Amino acid sequence: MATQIEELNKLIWLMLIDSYGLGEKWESVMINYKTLVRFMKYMAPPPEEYERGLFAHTDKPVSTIICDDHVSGLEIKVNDGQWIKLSLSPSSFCFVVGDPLKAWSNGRLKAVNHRVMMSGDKDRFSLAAFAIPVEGTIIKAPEELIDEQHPQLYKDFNFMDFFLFAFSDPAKHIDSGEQLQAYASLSPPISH
Ligand SMILES: O=C(O)CCC(=O)C(=O)O
Ligand SMILES: [Fe+2]
Repeated sequence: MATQIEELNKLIWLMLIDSYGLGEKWESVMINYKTLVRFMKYMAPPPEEYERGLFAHTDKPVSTIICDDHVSGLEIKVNDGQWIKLSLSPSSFCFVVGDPLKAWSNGRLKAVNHRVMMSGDKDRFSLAAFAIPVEGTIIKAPEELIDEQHPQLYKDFNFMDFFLFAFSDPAKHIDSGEQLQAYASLSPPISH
């Protein structure tokens, strides 16, 4: 299954790369990564309660593919600040853009804030496949994604340095969705 999820992830990345007109140079802009798979079990809450299963966050890996066992619970925060529950169909996979992919896209892709909230009487099982870049990977937006209209928003950074920052003590005081900004934002943005 891990191989199939890796294939799905690669396909989605290639579609993204292609959608930005970079299909011909996909090999040079593609991030080399390994897949880390994590299974999770969220216990059903006490009767009638609506309980947090996983705190709100944006993902720190480049991207994540999530599937669950049909007990919904995954929620995303939309632009007006409301939380929307995703009801994934039995055969669907959810692709989540992580902070590094947002930086790679020079802000075009949004790293959605998400959380897990539990209700009802069933435990929830989910599987998350995280794309973790190989050691030494520098996250940088392709030059084609930077111009006068789209100045460079983030400095180039080593993935692992950002990852360690996000789980460091100082970063605990920064809202998860603001950590990329705190770590890598260029102000003012640089147009090339
Ligand atoms: O279990 C889920 O549905 C979400 C998991 C998740 O967001 C994470 O592990 O980063
Ligand atoms: Fe997540």
